Amino acid sequence: MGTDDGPAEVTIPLMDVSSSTVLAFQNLNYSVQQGSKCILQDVSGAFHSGRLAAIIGPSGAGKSSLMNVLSGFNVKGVRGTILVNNESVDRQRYRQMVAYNPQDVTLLPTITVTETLLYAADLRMPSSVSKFQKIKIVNDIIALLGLEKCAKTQARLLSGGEKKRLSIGQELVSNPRIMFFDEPTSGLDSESSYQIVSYLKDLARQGRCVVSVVHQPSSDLLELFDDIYVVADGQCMYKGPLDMLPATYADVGLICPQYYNRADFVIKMASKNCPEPDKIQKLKFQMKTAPVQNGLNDRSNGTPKPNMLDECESRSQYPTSQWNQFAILTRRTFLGTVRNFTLTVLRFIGHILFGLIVGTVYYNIGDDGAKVITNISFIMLALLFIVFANSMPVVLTYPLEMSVFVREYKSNCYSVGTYFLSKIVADFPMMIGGVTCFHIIAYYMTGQINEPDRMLMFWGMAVMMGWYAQVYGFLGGSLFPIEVSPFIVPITLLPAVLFSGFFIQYDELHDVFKPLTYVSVFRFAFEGTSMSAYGFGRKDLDCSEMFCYYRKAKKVLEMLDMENSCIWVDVAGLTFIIVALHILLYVSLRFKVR
Ligand SMILES: Nc1ncnc2c1ncn2[C@@H]1O[C@H](COP(=O)(O)OP(=O)(O)OP(=O)(O)O)[C@@H](O)[C@H]1O
Repeated sequence: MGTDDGPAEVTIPLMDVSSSTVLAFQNLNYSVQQGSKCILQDVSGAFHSGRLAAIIGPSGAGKSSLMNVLSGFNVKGVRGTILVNNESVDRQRYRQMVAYNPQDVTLLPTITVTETLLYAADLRMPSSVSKFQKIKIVNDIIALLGLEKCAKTQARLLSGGEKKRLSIGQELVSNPRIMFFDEPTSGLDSESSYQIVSYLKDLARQGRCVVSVVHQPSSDLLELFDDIYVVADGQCMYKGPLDMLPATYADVGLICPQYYNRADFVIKMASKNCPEPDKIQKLKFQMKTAPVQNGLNDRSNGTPKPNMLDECESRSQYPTSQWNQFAILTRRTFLGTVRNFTLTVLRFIGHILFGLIVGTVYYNIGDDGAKVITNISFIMLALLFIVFANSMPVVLTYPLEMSVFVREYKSNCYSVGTYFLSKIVADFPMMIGGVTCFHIIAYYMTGQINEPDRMLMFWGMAVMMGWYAQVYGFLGGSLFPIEVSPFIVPITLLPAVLFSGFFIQYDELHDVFKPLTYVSVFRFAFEGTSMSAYGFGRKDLDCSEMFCYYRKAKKVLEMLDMENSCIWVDVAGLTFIIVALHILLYVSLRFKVR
């Protein structure tokens, strides 16, 4: 194995696929809604390495579903058999062999082409592969996919075709034996589509099994494929070499007119309004009863297995250790966060600006016994700001990243735990930075008591609220789609605000609502920050008027019903809620990748 500055001779995975692969599947059935809706019915077939295969069919025929099932990304509601070289494989090992490029691949927007591929190499290749080798492989992939000109461009600035090629490149890094692509040409012009499919053909020629869903391919594009698999209404309507397609259709009396695009003809025949339903049924029956080429022999004897892949999970799961996964993901997330305008610049400017505004409006009230009520409203406002300013940027950016997480997790790149930890850790410096800026500006401008321990307590409470907001935002972003999470997250925070003790005091609450104050994060934070300002035997406040009722801090605490409160209870309450949220976030991530 070479070192970083070792010899130039490296193994380029693109050239390294030598053994042949046959992916065979038989009697695959896929149903949803507790089995009430059948999407794939008894589909069988085989794909061979060295050949480029297309899955075609009308819209809603089940092409993407077939691809999801064959790639092992979807195993719920699936019955049937999948064998690789006539061997059954367990799910984990299968996912290591297979790369799946879904229709709309999400890329991390602020990461450049080269960085995206290097991170993919770090996550998908064993740690034994040196940095030098990884860089060489990434450069080879960039050259192969024609991405040299945009190698240093962030993914968000790439054209549609470049994004597609980059997403293909990510899959190439691990040198998979079997590759699936769902409509890699969608949204591209004919020239770019031709280019992409030509790349796929190169990948197949290098010894891989490459299968792609294509939507209405032109004649030129179709010619690039060696094999065709036609899906109609969840059933197979043709499988085999492209050249044999017209003859097979002609056998049942379906004649493709001369000069007619064969793909258009096939899709027309496969559509629900086909004028020759009897002939179509005959064709489907022929396909159903045809033996699977080079695949299953008599292993499945026609009875669908309850699970298409073996359940047992192999022990060596990930290409790299959990610590490495954590380090790589934290670096990548941190880089993405630093370059994200909303998560950094806007967040910092927001904290500084609002600190200045609050400081100006509530100028020098902190030590004035005549303005205690106003100061208490400042404390509540500060807490509200910290929570909303730290949860909303996360809510707005995180859902987009969820699909990256799901895809990479299913490609066996890392565990849920390492992803979860890296997410929290990578966003932490931004959150603490923002909260600290706001705290310093607002604390001094509002004239809060200048005692380091009280200032530290106030800051500690603010950081805990920032932490809470960050995890709450992640949770909202992971549970709900981007269309609803910006509404749900703030709305669900409001009950906690209501039971904070600021808007209505504990004694005034109906007995039914009193327990809710014990789970209100704002109650603990409000009590903690108020205690830091007025507790711990604070000396008398100044008084700017003739008489100040709240000159004695003890009276303020009595008014707030906090004379017997202990700040450690508030710290414990906040900690408990934050830990509970982390557990919920972890469970929601696990649920997401089921
Ligand atoms: N989870 C699901 N619940 C209910 N119906 C589903 C589900 N997944 C797929 N379907 C239905 O199954 C059928 C096949 O869907 P699929 O996405 O596989 O079609 P497709 O051939 O890829 O279509 P298109 O070319 O338009 O993308 C569609 O009618 C779709 O509505």
